[in-house]
Amino acid sequence: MTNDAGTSSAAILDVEQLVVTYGTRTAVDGVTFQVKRGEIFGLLGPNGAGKTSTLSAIEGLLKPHAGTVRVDDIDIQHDPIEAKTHLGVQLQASSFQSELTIEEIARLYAGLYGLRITKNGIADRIRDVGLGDELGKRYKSLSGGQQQRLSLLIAVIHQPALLLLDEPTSGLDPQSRRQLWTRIENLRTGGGSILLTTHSMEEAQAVCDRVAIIDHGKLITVDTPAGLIATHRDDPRVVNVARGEVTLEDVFIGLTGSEIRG
Ligand SMILES: Nc1ncnc2c1ncn2[C@@H]1O[C@H](COP(=O)(O)OP(=O)(O)OP(=O)(O)O)[C@@H](O)[C@H]1O
Repeated sequence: MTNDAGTSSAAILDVEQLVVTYGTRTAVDGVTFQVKRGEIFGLLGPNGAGKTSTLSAIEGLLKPHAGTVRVDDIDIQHDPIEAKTHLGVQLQASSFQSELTIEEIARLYAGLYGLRITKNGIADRIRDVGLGDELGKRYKSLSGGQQQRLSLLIAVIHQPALLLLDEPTSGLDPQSRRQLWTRIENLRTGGGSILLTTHSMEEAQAVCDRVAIIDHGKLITVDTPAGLIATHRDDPRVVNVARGEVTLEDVFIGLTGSEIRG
C-alpha cells in the first residue's frame, strides 16, 4: 500500500493515542506505538494490562473511545473492510464448525476471501502446517495443538501483511510451541509482520525484534529486548528481582511490580 506521496510507510501498523473504555473503566489509556514492516513485535503486560483490548481495537472488533489505528496506511475506522484484508487474525475454536473436516474448513475460508486455490494447493498448505495426515479429520476430533495449527493456517490463508496473535503459545506443549515460533519466524522471512501478545518473557526475548510493555492501560516502554535489558539492568527495581544475569523477565517484573493482578 502506498501513501499520498506514492511511497510505502515504514510502519505496517500505526497506533496513535488509543483509548479503549468499557463503561467507566479505561482499559487502554492513550497507547501509541508502531510495528515496522517485517518485524515480530511483542505486546507484553500483566493480566488485565490492556493487551487484548488493544488487539481488539486494531482488529476493528471494538470502537476505540479515542485515537487512531492505521493498518498498512489504512484507517481501520474509516475503511474497515479494506483494512481487514491486510490483517490476519487467529480465530477462537468456537468459530469453526465442528462437523467440517480440515480440508472443508480451509476451502471454506479460501472461498470467503475470494481466493482461487486448487484442491492440491489447499492440501499443500495443510501439509505445510503439519496436518497432511489429518485432511479428512473433523474439527471436533482434532487435538488442541492441531486446532491451533489450523487456526494459524486460516489466519494467513490470504497472505495478510500483518498477523495478530493473542497468546498464540498458551496451552501448547514445548514441541508445538517451538514449531509455532518457527512458523512465525518463517512468516516474517516471507515478508510478513507479526504483532503478538505473550506471557512468556523467555519466548519474547528469543523471538521478538521489539517489545512494548504495557501496564494499567499505559505503555511503559518500547525497545528491542536487548535494548530494554541494557537500559534497565541497573534500575534498583530490576536488580532487586534478578537472580543472575538480567533477563527480559527481570525487567518486566521490575517495571510492572511483583504483585499478582486480577
Ligand atoms: N468486555 C469487557 N467489559 C468490561 N471490562 C473489560 C472487558 N474486557 C476487558 N475488560 C477489562 O479491561 C482491562 C483490560 O483487559 P484486557 O483483557 O485487555 O487485558 P489483558 O492485558 O489482555 O489481560 P490478560 O493477560 O489477563 O488476558 C481489565 O481490567 C479487564 O477486566
